[in-house]
Amino acid sequence: YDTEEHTLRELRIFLRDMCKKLANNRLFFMFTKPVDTEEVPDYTTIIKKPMDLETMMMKVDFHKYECARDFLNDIELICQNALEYNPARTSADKQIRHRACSLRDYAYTLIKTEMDSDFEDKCQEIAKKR
Ligand SMILES: CC(=O)c1csc(NC(=O)C2C[NH2+]C2)n1
Repeated sequence: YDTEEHTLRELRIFLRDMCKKLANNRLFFMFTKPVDTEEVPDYTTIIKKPMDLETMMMKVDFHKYECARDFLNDIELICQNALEYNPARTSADKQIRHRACSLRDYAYTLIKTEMDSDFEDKCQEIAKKR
């Protein structure tokens, strides 16, 4: 019955759908799983807070997100990490930077257009009290 739990459950359902839509877009495949430190040994020496869409899906299931803003903060982290790790003028680095910015803009737009703004306000109110 607890309406706060109903609200947070609805948020988790919405955020799982967001994760799925982002992870299913082939443009974002390099952001779908943690960077393999075997293949890319210097990654964790440069990037202190790795993040990826599979980890975000697990965080949804572990009730780590109390509002969409917390979810977008992790999307922002994925994007910033990619910009930091791929600064070069090479086409490979430019392509990854472009896709990181596309991921960020697509996630913000999806949430802005598909999420009721006072639903997010309600989630943030609940988060404040906890
Ligand atoms: C997730 C992420 O940002 C990532 C995975 S591999 C990679 N970059 C490269 O493999 C090289 C292209 N210049 C370095 N960036």
